[in-house]
Formats: sequence, structure tokens, C-alpha cells
Amino acid sequence: MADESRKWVLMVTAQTPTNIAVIKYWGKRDEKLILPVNDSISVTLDPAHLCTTTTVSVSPTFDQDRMWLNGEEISISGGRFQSCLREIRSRATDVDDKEKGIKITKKDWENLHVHISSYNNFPTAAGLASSAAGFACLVFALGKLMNVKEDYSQLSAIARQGSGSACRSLYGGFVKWIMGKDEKGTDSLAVQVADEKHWDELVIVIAVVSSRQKETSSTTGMRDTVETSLLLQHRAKEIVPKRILKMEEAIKNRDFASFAQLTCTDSNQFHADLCFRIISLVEKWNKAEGTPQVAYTFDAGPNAVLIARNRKTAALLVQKLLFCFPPNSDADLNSFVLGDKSILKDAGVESPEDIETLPPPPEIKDPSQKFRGDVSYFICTRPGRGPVVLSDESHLLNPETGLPKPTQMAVWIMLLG
Ligand SMILES: Nc1ncnc2c1ncn2[C@@H]1O[C@H](COP(=O)(O)OP(=O)(O)OP(=O)(O)O)[C@@H](O)[C@H]1O
Ligand SMILES: C[C@@](O)(CCOP(=O)(O)OP(=O)(O)O)CC(=O)O
Repeated sequence: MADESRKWVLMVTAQTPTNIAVIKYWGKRDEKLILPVNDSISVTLDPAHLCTTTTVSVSPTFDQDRMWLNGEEISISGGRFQSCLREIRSRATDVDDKEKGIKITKKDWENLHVHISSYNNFPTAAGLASSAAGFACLVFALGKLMNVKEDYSQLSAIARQGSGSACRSLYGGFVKWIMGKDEKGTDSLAVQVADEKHWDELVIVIAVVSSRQKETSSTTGMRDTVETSLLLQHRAKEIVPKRILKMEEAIKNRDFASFAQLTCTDSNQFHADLCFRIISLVEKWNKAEGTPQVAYTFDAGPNAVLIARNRKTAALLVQKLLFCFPPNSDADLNSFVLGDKSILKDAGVESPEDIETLPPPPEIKDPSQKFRGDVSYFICTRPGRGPVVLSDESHLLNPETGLPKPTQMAVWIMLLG
């Protein structure tokens, strides 16, 4: 007869944001522990528009750790997943769920296996920091399930071992990853510089150039530069420490001119043609106004992240971007501008026809030259909150079997087309 007492499944679902660095992490001093060569600072993006949702579950009936990402089972035998699982398991404590009558002791966790199901509400591995939101969510959710008592900064040091930038997704608002000195990485962790309410005027517009898989991942990209570049060593030792101090000041004082100047200067990894067009548009506009209106920043891929000082400038920015990078003629506006669509209204654009009648931005040399279809879509968002636990209705795994819910599979299939 089946042992009824072994039949329980316990689960937790959490949601975690992505982040975009304004002072970049680029280069590691330890590849395995993921220790950086400099501090970095990021803005957490509103999870309403870009986030990861992860359900983690445990049951004595599970015979191995398993994970599904966007509905597909993936291998978690790689070092990064294993480091996160090992580190979080070693900090598990007793769980006593009186409602469900489930007791798990610290010792039990060593032998129990987990099932994980995760879903990104934006394209994975397309330069939109899915690894950041993904590993932060994994560690955060497992921490809740296993009753881990460590604070968010200590959890961030575990998420860091999944993907460096993930440590910054443990907090909302503006976040600093302190590089630390310890060889084991215990002091390489994230702290909050200011919460998301501190500077809530900012609007962030992301131009997603291509949702194809990236050609070079950040991991290999930065490995190549560390090996070849003396400039990188100079950047890490001399340039970034000063920039970090100035950026913290700029954030604390909501000083957009300094924030924009520092963000744009630090974003030096752009290489695609389209990036130069966006940079030139923003720089000419900022110059004409005499004070920065918009900051730009690029990661390893060509997607542009544009931070506007307030909603009014964001509406103007959207007008200029839509003029220069209109959608293909068959596109509908709803799938061309995602996220906070109210900015479109402010920009006076309610239909694809409105895009065609926008005035040419004065920054553009030749107004007849448009780059139709070069931007796949735009996402309008803002600084956002940190991780949260979601209610039981949000579980991605079946509470009885611990396997992905079929309904969820259907949603993924629909979303992924
Ligand atoms: N929800 C998730 N949960 C756990 N791991 C994830 C999740 N989403 C992505 N990942 C991991 O991150 C990898 C993708 O990371 P990669 O750095 O290539 O792209 P990205 O993070 O989207 O882009 P970038 O880091 O340049 O912004 C996936 O192969 C997977 O290992
Ligand atoms: C350009 C960046 O986005 C680099 C991010 O690199 P990852 O965190 O994706 O790299 P790994 O630590 O190897 O997983 C800049 C940044 O986010 O600071």
C-alpha cells in the first residue's frame, strides 16, 4: 500500500524583477564564484512589464531535482544552477506548516528534492537580463520554501553565483553590487541605494532590436575583454570607483543631468549601427535643450535602454523614436509598444496612421530617411519594486503532483506562438 504520509507537496511562488545597469559590471576576477572586477549600479525595472515568476516545490515523492523553463524541461546539472541549489540548501531551516500538517527538519532538506517551474514574461536570452531575474527569483523562492533566515543581501550573494547581474534583482529601486574583497565572495553582494519611490518620475523606454538569441553572451563577451584588454583593468581600477560615488550622489539628489551623463559615458559596449543612430538622436536633443532629457545605456546586445527624466520628455522621446523607427506596415500598435501604453496617449499616437503624421524630430539630418522595421518593438516601463511572494493561485506547478500545470503549458504555447 502506498505510504499516505509521503504524499504531500509544499510549494511557494515568487515574482522577481529584471534590472538594467547604469554603471556596468563587465569582467570577473573569479569565473566560478562570479566575482566582479568593479562595483556596479542598476535600476530595477517594474515587474508589471518585465519579470520572472517561479514556483518551487518539495515533496518526499520527488526522486530528483527538476526544472521547467517557459514550459520546457531544462537540465540544471550545470555549475551555476548547482551552486545556487547547494548554497540555499545548506541554509535551510525547520519548516512547520501547521495548516497542511507538514514538518520538515533542517536535516530532511539534505535528502529532499525540488521541482521548479519558471516563466519569463519577456524573451529569454535576448539581452533583456532574463538570467538576472531568473536566478534572483530561483534563489528568493527557494529561500522562502526552505525557511532560509538570511537577509536579502546574503541571498543576493547566492543569486550572484547563478549570474552576476542577478544579485542586483533582489532589491527594488536603485541597487549597488559591492564587488567585495573576500576570496570566497562572502562580501560580494547587493545593497539598496534608494527604493523605487525615491525617484518615480523616471520613465524607461526599451527599444528591443531583435529578440533573436544573442550572438555573444555577456559571459563570453566579458571573458574575452578581460583576457585582452588593458583598458578594462584601467576602467575597473581608476574609472569605475569614481563613477560609482558620483552615481550614488546623483541618485540620492535626483540629479538627472549627472545621472544621464554618467549613464551614457559608462555605456560603451555598443557596436551595432542602430545604436549609433539612437545615441546620435539622444545626444543632439540633449545638446539642443542645454540639459539632458534622456540617458541611454546598452548591454552586450544592441537593445537600447532609454531613461527619460519625466513623463513629458518620455512622450516626446516616444514620438521621436516612432518617427525614426516606425513599425512594418502590417504591425499593429498594440504589439509594437508594450508595457505602460499610456505614454503613447501622451505622445498623441493612438493608431499606426498617427505614426505616419508625426513631425520629423529637429535632430534628424534627413527626415525622409526612416528605419522601418529595425526596432521589433518598444517596452515602456519605470523603476520598480523588488521580489515578492505570490498567492497560491499563481502556482505554476500542480499542488498535488508537483508537475507543470497543463493550463500553464497551454498559455506558454500560446505566448510562444
Ligand atoms: N526564469 C529563469 N529561471 C532560471 N534561469 C533562467 C531563467 N531565465 C533565464 N535563465 C538562465 O539564463 C540564461 C540566459 O542568460 P543570458 O545571459 O544568455 O541572456 P539574458 O540574461 O537574457 O541576457 P543579458 O544577460 O545579456 O541581459 C538561460 O539559458 C538560463 O540558464
Ligand atoms: C552587460 C551586463 O549586462 C553584463 C551582465 O552580465 P551577466 O550577469 O549576464 O553575466 P554572468 O555573470 O556571466 O552571468 C552589465 C550589467 O548588467 O552590469
